[in-house]
Amino acid sequence: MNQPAINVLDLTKRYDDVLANDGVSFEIERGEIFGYLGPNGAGKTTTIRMLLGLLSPSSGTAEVLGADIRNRKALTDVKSDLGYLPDTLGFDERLTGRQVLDYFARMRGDERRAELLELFHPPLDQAVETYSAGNRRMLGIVQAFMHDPELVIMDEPTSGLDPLKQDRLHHFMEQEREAGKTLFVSSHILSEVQRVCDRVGIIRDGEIVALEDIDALLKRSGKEVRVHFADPVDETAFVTDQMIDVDVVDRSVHFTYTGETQALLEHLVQFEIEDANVGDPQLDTIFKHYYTDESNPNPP
Ligand SMILES: Nc1ncnc2c1ncn2[C@@H]1O[C@H](COP(=O)(O)OP(=O)(O)OP(=O)(O)O)[C@@H](O)[C@H]1O
Repeated sequence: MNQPAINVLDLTKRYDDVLANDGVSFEIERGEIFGYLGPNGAGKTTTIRMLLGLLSPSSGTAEVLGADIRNRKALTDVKSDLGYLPDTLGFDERLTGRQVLDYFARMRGDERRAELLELFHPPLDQAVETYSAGNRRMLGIVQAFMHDPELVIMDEPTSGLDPLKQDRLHHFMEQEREAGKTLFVSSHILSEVQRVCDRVGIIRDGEIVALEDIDALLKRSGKEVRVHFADPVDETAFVTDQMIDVDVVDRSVHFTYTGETQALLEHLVQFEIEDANVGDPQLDTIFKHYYTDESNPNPP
């Protein structure tokens, strides 16, 4: 069973004059956590809805656990191995949490219900219409995982959860990966992606603009440097072509260094420096470059 969990092949969706997905292609291996990122309106939900068979592609296709998404019967056959945590949780509001879970259990099974309810505990005997956002999300998580699927598609999985529950979910996701499960995670929260994802795909204006290992992305993206000078900064003498996103405040300079670390250190020793910090950039610094429109040199 070495076929990828998801194989997206030139997937395209057009809504009148909007090309929401434009030749999107990527593979997700079994046992990995794949982060799907992009600014609002980039096309993430469109891809997810096509993968689940909720929306037909205009052209191209994808295979989910080996099932062609254009083949309704094949997709129905793999549904018991597939979990879905949508960003908007549209349960029947009049049912209690327990009735909602019973409903999904009849369709797909619930062998992990008790285990999940130990970790995530929505008030099962209350009607869903009385639930807080966090309780709704917890019910969604139990629903998505309780039939022990091979692959779970999660859209903004931690939205509405308090920090403790977010941490619990991240830990749970890491354990699922260790157990060989595959997670496809659409998220805006970069610290979440940095913590749990092995690889990311970045979509912008319907097109994939990056597809990479998180570690490789961090390595390739230079060093984040903060330097505190003894005297006011002489910017023209200090700043070189290898420094991008340079921000000078008083006697401090913050920048991303794209050259060799050795060359940076040789450059720094020429100045009267009180303190310097050289580290890996945060993903948000990197993603800013992918998210913002390159044709606009001064994005808001
Ligand atoms: N039913 C629809 N009819 C027309 N246009 C649509 C429809 N659904 C989505 N779009 C458009 O397709 C593009 C992609 O939307 P999509 O919802 O996939 O983006 P997204 O990346 O999920 O955004 P967000 O992060 O805001 O949820 C947007 O320009 C959106 O306005």
